[in-house]
Amino acid sequence: MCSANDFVISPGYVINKNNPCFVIAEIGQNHQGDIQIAKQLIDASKAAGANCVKFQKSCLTEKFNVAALNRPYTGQHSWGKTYGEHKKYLEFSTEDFKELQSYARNIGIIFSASAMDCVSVDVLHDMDVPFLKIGSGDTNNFPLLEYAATKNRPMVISTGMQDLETVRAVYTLMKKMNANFSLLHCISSYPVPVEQINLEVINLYKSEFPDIQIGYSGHELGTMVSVAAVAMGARIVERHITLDTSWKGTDHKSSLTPVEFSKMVQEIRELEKALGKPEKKRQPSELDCFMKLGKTLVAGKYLKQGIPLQKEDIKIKVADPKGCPAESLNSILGKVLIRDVEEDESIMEDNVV
Ligand SMILES: CC(=O)N[C@H](C=O)[C@@H](O)[C@H](O)[C@H](O)COP(=O)(O)O
Ligand SMILES: C=C(OP(=O)(O)O)C(=O)O
Repeated sequence: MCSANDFVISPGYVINKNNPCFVIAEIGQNHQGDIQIAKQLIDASKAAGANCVKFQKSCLTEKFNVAALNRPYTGQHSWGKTYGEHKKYLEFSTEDFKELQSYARNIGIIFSASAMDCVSVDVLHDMDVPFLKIGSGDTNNFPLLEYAATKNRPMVISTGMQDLETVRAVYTLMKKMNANFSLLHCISSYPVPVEQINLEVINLYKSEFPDIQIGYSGHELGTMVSVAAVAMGARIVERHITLDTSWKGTDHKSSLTPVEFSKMVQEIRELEKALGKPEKKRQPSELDCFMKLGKTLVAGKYLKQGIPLQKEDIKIKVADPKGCPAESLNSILGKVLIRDVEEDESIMEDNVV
């Protein structure tokens, strides 16, 4: 069933509070510039239970100015002497992207990418990706958001590095331009120190933006926080996936291995069952314990029939047979027994009138 707040991220995938959380395996640039590794990561994401694989698409001269491309980038995670060389090494061509898209289609997993400039929006739109991801670096890039919105595709927008005022402006813009979108809480550090995650932002977003679906794009170590994000109401979870957390590259360390990713998905699915519904009643599985240890009203002394019952007449014990439940104490006061009851004997419901 669809409701006004549903986010249709891909045909047949409706995100709302009743449906399973949508899990995105962010391959990003963890493929090391190697299409075979990218395919292995797609396989691993599918096997781990992700709903979707995601890459990053840039047109380098659109995304960076010349000085940024010429910036020396000599650290341990660099694939070139300058940032431009490094990024070029990691950037797949449109043909590569199409090959990966068809690979993902063949194994049955949704494929998409973040568009990091307007040229890349066009590339991904032409490839007919089911949704456009806007990474945190572009969340305050309003012309890009507006341009992406004109494509009328679902949009998933991360909010790392931004303040609430900017996120509110994004929400207002998107409501006007393309209301089928979701905002993800995100902190853009690799890995994020736990004390800076502020999962409470999910609650903040839920109250600020009550008519859209909220998600979480995590860069912390381990799976616990991302699973907890689901408990707080995140309906999309995105995590980086890697074949080896020790590989060269900025994101590997804060990525999940296929084993960890699979564990996270299982934990999310288990959690979803555990979250259940806001309904408080004795559960079928509690019956054994209730029969063994549930408390009953018993006679605190020999009680004669026909005399109004008082609090002092009654004790509460685990008793056989099981009689009036303990919580019925106040409701039987002033009523009478239709037969005498021995001290320590259970008070049975059909003996009280
Ligand atoms: C904000 C943003 O785009 N973040 C992305 C998504 O999380 C990252 O994957 C970056 O592309 C990555 O960390 C950049 O690393 P380097 O600078 O070594 O290529
Ligand atoms: C930067 C990206 O994501 P996030 O901001 O969610 O980490 C991205 O998807 O390219």
